[in-house]
Amino acid sequence: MSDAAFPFAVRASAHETSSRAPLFPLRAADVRLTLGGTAAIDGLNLTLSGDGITTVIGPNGAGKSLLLKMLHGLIRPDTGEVTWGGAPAESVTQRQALVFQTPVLLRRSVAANLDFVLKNRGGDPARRDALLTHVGLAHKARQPARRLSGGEAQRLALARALATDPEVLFLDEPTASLDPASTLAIEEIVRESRDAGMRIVFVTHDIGQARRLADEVVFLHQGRVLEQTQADAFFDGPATDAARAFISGRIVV
Ligand SMILES: Nc1ncnc2c1ncn2[C@@H]1O[C@H](COP(=O)(O)OP(=O)(O)OP(=O)(O)O)[C@@H](O)[C@H]1O
Repeated sequence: MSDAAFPFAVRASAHETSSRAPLFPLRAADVRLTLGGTAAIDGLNLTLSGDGITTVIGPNGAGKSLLLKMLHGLIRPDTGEVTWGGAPAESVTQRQALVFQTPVLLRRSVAANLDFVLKNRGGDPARRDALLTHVGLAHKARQPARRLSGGEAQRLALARALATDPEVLFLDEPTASLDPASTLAIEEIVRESRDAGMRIVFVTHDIGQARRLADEVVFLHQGRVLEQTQADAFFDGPATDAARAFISGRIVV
């Protein structure tokens, strides 16, 4: 988005040598979640290490959003556990951020949306302008957030997440309703964040997007992880029929 230096300090948790507890490995162990009498997440196991962009892909209803919310600590599994470097997910929520498909914004100005987060998290208020420039919204700073377009609103939601200096950023189909230019703008910010050391977990059902972004792919199907592999290997030769069908655009149920 901008040529300005990355406007926040990523703490690079995976390799951190400070006294903060390590976040990785991030583990979901035999996690189950039943909703409306159906097992939405069904004995899921996943271990994430501390680098790069993982895209979580899979057909509608596979459990991608629920998995993300469980990793983030927003929902607790019925059984099994999610741990971050051995600690419960709820204990590290301040060190990670989640961006939803529909932007969550305050009914205030664009700038005030960031001021609020920076103030709450003890961030430097002077970073607001750098963040707005970073996401290409400096010229909209005084405008009410509710008048932003969908793509602009999502960039502001992303800036709000970045303002918390997350070590890990979860994104749940953040470009699902955006046009191609807005989608690519978001993807560029995500890549820049990864390059600055932030760990990214990105849910998408857009195979093209997964190809553009992923270092690693987690393929989810019917509430379970069917494949977890390096992106090139996954797209060159998926190991399961369900993943092959999904990549080729055939309907997977
Ligand atoms: N609050 C809920 N109550 C009942 N069932 C739910 C609830 N939330 C999710 N589910 C069900 O759990 C399953 C997984 O949902 P989830 O939203 O995680 O899927 P997803 O892989 O993100 O799908 P999509 O690509 O369509 O967004 C779906 O069958 C969904 O209907």
